[in-house]
Amino acid sequence: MPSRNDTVLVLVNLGTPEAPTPRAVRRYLSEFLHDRRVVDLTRWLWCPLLHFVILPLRSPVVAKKYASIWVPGAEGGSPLAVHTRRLAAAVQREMPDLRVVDAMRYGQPKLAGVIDRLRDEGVRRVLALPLYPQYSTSTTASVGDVLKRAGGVQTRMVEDYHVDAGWIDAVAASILANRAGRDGGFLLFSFHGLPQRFIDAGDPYARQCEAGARAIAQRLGLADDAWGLSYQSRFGRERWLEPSTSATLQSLAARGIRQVDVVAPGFAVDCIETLEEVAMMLAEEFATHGGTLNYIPCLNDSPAHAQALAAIARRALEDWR
Ligand SMILES: C=CC1=C(C)c2cc3[nH]c(cc4nc(cc5[nH]c(cc1n2)c(C)c5CCC(=O)O)C(CCC(=O)O)=C4C)c(C)c3C=C
Ligand SMILES: [Fe+2]
Ligand SMILES: [Fe+2]
Repeated sequence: MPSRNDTVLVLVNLGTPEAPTPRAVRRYLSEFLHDRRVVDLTRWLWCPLLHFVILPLRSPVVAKKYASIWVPGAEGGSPLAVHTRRLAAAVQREMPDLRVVDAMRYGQPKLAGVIDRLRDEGVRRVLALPLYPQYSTSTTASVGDVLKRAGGVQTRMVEDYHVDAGWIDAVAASILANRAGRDGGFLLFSFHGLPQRFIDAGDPYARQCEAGARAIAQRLGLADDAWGLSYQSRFGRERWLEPSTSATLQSLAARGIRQVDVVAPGFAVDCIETLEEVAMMLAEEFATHGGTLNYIPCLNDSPAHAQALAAIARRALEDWR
């Protein structure tokens, strides 16, 4: 194992606004939605639409959503930032011989700046572990872009861990614990969506979501008709991966299925897309159809999650020797 100061493990998440205000949300969305990995339209077409329509209209609406889930207190903030920080601390406890830090692709603490600081401190090697179990060009490859631009330091990245045995066990155990003592309802795996165009261009994301969900369902011994998979968080008008989580919940209600447990294993930690969209909005929507939606939280900073990620990082470091 390399020395503690020689190599650093960086857990990288997407990023999130600094405050639940229209101004801060606008700054965050602007950086995020200018990434060519996320929106690949030509600039002269996309920039006017983004600056004059999407950012002014979306920022105040989304700021209210962030306000509804904001974690209060001195150590508080956006759930994605709070949980990512705590998760890095939990992984650090599992790996006392290695320094572990957190970083964000957009916003703060910005990955590019974190790498600059580490290099200035004399760190030679950075192992990035993007907190995306499934690989997508829109997320993982964008982290890779930042690593490729980093000078004066060697970098490596864990590409995905969608069927990693330790991670599958951790997700399955958290589902079991959440359903303990009650009849588990239908189990719906809800993943963040992606434009179908990305999949057509070869993005392995949907294939990895399907393989991971199947592996977790098998680990739980679920019959094929006791679980399903859907995609949430659609953005824009083009065709996204289907079926949508909202439409799936409606069709479950129409089939008389009233109790649904929703788990979102594409999200390492809870964030606006799980807490506001699933646990609040989709749960309300499902209730209007007479159903009860039980949201199963992400692994967040649980010991099982930290142990699974530490094992993944250890293996990547072994390969790097
Ligand atoms: C988990 C994997 C993710 C993929 C794949 C992904 C693709 C993707 N997302 C957008 C647009 C938005 N996503 C937003 C929030 C958001 N997205 C992810 C993860 C993935 N995105 C996370 C973890 C979050 C939560 C951030 C937080 O602060 O909690 C948002 C911002 C919220 C909003 O305005 O609704 C947008 C916009 C696109 C276009 C895309 C693929 C091309
Ligand atoms: Fe622009
Ligand atoms: Fe997203």
